[in-house]
Amino acid sequence: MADTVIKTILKSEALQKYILDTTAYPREHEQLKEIREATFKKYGDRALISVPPDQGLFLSMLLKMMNAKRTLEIGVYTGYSLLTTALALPDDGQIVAIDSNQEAYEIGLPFIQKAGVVHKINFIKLDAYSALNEMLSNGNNEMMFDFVFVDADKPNYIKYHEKVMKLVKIGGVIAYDNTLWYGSVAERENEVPKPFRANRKAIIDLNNRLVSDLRLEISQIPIGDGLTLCRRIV
Ligand SMILES: C[S@@+](CC[C@H](N)C(=O)[O-])C[C@H]1O[C@@H](n2cnc3c(N)ncnc32)[C@H](O)[C@@H]1O
Repeated sequence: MADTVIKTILKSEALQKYILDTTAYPREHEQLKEIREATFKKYGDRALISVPPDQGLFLSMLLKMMNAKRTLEIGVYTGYSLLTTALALPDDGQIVAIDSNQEAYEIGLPFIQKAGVVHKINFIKLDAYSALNEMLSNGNNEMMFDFVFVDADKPNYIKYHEKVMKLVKIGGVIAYDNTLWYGSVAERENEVPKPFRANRKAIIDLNNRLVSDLRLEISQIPIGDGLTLCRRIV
């Protein structure tokens, strides 16, 4: 693994480009493209932490197949996955979107407004763990969500897990993003650049935790940086 920014789990950049050029970019919603461009303009290479367009199309189709109406998103950034979700939900759909960084959300907000879906979003500027505790302190939120997308601070995914298990409906899906962590989960620790090691360890622990959680059906999808779908069965 080179000591540089690693952008994809696919080992061929040409294949990644092929997927984006042939299926993802041609079908990307205009305002999603605008969010992607505005994110690059503001954050440069940090834009690559957003969900990529091919994963966006996958999430959109999944939400529609599930007839999802209420979703929770932890980790909004400039709103690529949030706008993807908002476009996929019906007009009376509702999204609770949590991020401690409002500045990034405001970069994407004009495009979410332009797409005509801002009425579906309740943005909460708060640390995710506090926000989840607050939601659970009001018993009305239990089993409230059809779909939960977790894309925030990797070392805390395990902490979020029991909380979101209470918030998702039986039959609903929790999707954890970055569960292959640039492919580093399959490499020895000393082969991985130091800045990636803490999250690599956290993701390995999470993957072990999820596979042993018999309340869930799980599937590891090698898209984007790895996406684990967990369907609550009890
Ligand atoms: C990878 S980005 C999310 C990307 C986003 N899903 C997208 O498609 O553009 C991670 C986000 O999680 C947020 N975050 C990290 N730790 C957090 C925490 N403890 N509480 C709330 N938000 C957090 C960061 O501010 C950042 O915006």
